[in-house]
Amino acid sequence: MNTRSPIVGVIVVAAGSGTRLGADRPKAFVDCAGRTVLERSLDSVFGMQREAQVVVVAPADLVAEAEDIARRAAGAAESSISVVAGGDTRQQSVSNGLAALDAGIRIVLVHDAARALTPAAIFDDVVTGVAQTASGIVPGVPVQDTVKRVDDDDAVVETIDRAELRSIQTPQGFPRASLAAAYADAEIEYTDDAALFAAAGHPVSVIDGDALSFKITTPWDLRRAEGLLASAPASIRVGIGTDVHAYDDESELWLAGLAWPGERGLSGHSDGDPVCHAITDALLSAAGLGDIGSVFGTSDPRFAGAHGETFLTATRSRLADDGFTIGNVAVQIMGNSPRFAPRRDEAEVFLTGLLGAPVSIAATTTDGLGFTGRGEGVCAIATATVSRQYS
Ligand SMILES: Nc1ccn([C@@H]2O[C@H](COP(=O)(O)OP(=O)(O)OP(=O)(O)O)[C@@H](O)[C@H]2O)c(=O)n1
Ligand SMILES: C[C@](O)(CO)[C@H](O)COP(=O)(O)O
Repeated sequence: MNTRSPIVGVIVVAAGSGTRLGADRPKAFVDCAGRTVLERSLDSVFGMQREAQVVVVAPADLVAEAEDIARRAAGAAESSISVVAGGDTRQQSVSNGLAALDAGIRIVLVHDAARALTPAAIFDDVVTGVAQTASGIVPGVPVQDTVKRVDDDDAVVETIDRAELRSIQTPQGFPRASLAAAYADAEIEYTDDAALFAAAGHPVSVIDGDALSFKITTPWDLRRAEGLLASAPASIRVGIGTDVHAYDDESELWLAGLAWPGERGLSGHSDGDPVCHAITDALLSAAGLGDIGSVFGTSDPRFAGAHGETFLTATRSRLADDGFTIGNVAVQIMGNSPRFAPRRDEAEVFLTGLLGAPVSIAATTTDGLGFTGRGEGVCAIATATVSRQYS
């Protein structure tokens, strides 16, 4: 386990009202193809190669909702994320985010939640740029249209050489100490963090941005984002899970979600069903959502004696909350008893119904070898695929 604290902090500003979008709630909390704009932005942040402390800045009355979204997006990285209330301007919101960074943070990225489809690689590129140059680094893309300067009456004054122009995006990255000092000294409002940083006398360079990093500002932008998400290929992920339970003559046997009267039982805090537990682990692992212990606990009294069905139903809905669809599940059982083949179809139909996706189960003995061969218990290994449209 990596126990070092991160040196990169990412502030995701999501406290704006989204006036130009004109939705019935602040922009970051608006639905974008089944998930909020904020959650989609955080998916990119958590797609970074480097570990980072993440601070979300939300409208004061939506901090609790932002915390739920942040926890879902963070998954296993939950401890690295926090939410603070924003201010009346973007600059004030960034300032509130800066105040929440841990002492060890050396490089700060500031990102608009509104740039919900920004590829994760851009975050890493910006961090690398700051680390190598100790200056401000901002992603930008060439300006596509001819640009003209006009006077108060809209008469054209000049055509500007667009070759020297860039449309600037986020995340914008900076050495933490210089950015914090620049913020503390700022006396006027700037439209972006790089302008504030440059006004304090620091150099800023532009690196290649990405067309996907466009800012969702108007209803048309939201439709564009939803169209892109709908047409993107679904990404498929594979997960694996293993579980073992020891035989216990005092317990009833529950295996693959079925009761097996008259067969030797398996011990466990819940019903000791290694098939359902291995499937739960495989599904959570495929979705990057932890494992049965981290999600349900290993000794929670609510799950004492609980049947596998409880875990599988809750896991399916946890995955659905995160936009995942289950593709299929395959399980291998290893053990001397019970003889599984006579009830294979029954078990597969039951579990397929619970998960809404095909479940296939194979069973084998281990020819007298190992703990299963010695008749000490039953082992199940499961694999699962899940898919999610874009991230
Ligand atoms: N007081 C504010 C204003 C803006 N932002 C954030 O800054 C980013 C860029 O701002 P913009 O797109 O202009 O968002 P809004 O201010 O919400 O939009 P509008 O100007 O249309 O009201 C957004 O992610 C927005 O949530 C913020 O955190 N706090
Ligand atoms: C920071 C920014 O996204 C850079 O392009 C932009 O300046 C903020 O958006 P706004 O519409 O200017 O508030």
